[in-house]
Amino acid sequence: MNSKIIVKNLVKKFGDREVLKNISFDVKEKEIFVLMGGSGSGKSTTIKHIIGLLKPTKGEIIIDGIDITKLPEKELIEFRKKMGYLFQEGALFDSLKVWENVGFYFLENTDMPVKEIYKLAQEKLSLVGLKGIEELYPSELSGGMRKRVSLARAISTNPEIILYDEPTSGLDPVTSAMIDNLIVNLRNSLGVTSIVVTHDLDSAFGIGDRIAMIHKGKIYAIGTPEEIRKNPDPIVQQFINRKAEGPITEELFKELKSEKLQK
Ligand SMILES: Nc1ncnc2c1ncn2[C@@H]1O[C@H](COP(=O)(O)OP(=O)(O)OP(=O)(O)O)[C@@H](O)[C@H]1O
Repeated sequence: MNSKIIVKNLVKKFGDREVLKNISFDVKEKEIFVLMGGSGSGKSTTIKHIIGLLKPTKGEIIIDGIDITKLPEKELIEFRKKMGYLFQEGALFDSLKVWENVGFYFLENTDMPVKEIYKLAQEKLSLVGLKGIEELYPSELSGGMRKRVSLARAISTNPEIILYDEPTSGLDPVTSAMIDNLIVNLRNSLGVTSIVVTHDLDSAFGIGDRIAMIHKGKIYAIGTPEEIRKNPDPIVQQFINRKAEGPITEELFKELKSEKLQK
């Protein structure tokens, strides 16, 4: 199958700190690719490069054969239409009604008649299982509904790629399962290519065609859920088995100790 997204030798430094250390992976067309790892491992930073919100210190991000890191800002904005991004916090505008949030791109950037934007918003909302809430405000919705409204907005431009940043964080298990189903349905019905950033293990193993495990800015393993389960790397094993003891915690303690000594 063709690669839709290729991340090649991606390095990102913030000041002197190297946060991404030579990351490489590819995502096939229509694949659900999960990026899994602990807090601060570099997951969000990686997907922010893929959507062009961050520029790499080194490396390439090739989408449909085009290295987006080399695109001038104007072309990048145009290119971004291919992509939907579900922000970690949902990032809905509280002062706008649900339909205005979903149709935001069209209200802001096009001359499309408002009636049509409303219809489009209704259509997208029904795709995520929400009908009749067009006139409500985000504050009137539950966390799970807000996530689904954000998802409706992310698919409003019919993107070929959707990047999900922690789509199930803060949601109860049933609502999380519903969001997982939606991610799979969007792939099945619209042929979307997806990258899902998560530390929700059930979700990662439930929906991922392949999973990449990232730790301290490096990829430790990439494979099918079955391959990841069998991966002998102690860091991978500690993470997927939720063990309190192991190399991840040992490193953490070492870092804390050296920080204390420096003070
Ligand atoms: N704009 C920035 N400036 C400086 N450091 C940053 C910036 N963005 C991220 N970092 C650092 O880069 C590291 C990776 O952050 P990132 O948000 O990618 O982690 P993550 O794996 O998504 O974590 P989480 O699961 O907690 O969201 C962290 O140590 C973070 O402090």
